[in-house]
Amino acid sequence: MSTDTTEATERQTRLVGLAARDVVKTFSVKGKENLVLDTINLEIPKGEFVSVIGPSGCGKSTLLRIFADLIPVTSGTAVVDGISPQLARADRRLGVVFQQANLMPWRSVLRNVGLPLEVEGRGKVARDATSRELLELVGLAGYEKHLPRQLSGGMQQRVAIARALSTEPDVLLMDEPFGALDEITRERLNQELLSIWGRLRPTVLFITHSIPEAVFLSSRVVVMGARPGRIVDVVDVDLPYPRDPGARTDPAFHAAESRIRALLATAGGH
Ligand SMILES: Nc1ncnc2c1ncn2[C@@H]1O[C@H](COP(=O)(O)OP(=O)(O)OP(=O)(O)O)[C@@H](O)[C@H]1O
Repeated sequence: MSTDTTEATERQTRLVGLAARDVVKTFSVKGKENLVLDTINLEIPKGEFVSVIGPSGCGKSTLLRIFADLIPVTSGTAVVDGISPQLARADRRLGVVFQQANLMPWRSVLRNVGLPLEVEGRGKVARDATSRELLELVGLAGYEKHLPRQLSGGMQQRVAIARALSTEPDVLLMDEPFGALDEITRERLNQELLSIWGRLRPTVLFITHSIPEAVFLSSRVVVMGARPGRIVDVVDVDLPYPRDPGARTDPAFHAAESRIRALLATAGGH
């Protein structure tokens, strides 16, 4: 490979937010290899917001866990922010948010948000200042001293998002973060998440079971099928950012919704 080509390839890799190249994942269950992800190929440029939708058990969380460096691939390559998931995690370029906020019940909201910085060894003054800024960003200024149990489910998820943002990650992996919330709270948090993303522009991989949520948030929606888990298609959402609630009534919104619904019907239901 010539130096020019090598440099071009390296430049391209640096611009990759997330990529899966021929990723295969099998789990061994009772001595039998179970194929869960079958040759996943996906490329998400830096700063893009992409959702993944698909029937239960198609491997959405497995894919996210590979990117989060929680499990290894069986074969193929996963790329996070231009490097391996292991390096990205070690370099604190990754933030992860799950369906459950998983806050420490005995720690105040402020000290929950600051936990990753504490682990990093950052001093208390700097930690608290960053945590306060993040709480302001997620709309929780004034709740610093509260304990998690004194907050609603939606507020707890906001704390989890603030905590995930504390290390200024380039990549945010979100596994059904609003799945347990009511519709009104969910729509409000969708709007807030988009405004945070617009300000910080991390690459986001967002797993959801909700078609409108996927369409509202994303520039592209990856539709997966099951048994074995595979990508059926990737649907472009032809709506500009910033998006407001009016986007939900746009013909392009309905077009993307219908397309995803049709794909899910052929992918084995939803
Ligand atoms: N650690 C594991 N050991 C064995 N099998 C596993 C393991 N983790 C996941 N699986 C299997 O892999 C498949 C995909 O699971 P995964 O949780 O990724 O699906 P999902 O699409 O996220 O599902 P859901 O929408 O219900 O959350 C399932 O059949 C699951 O049982």
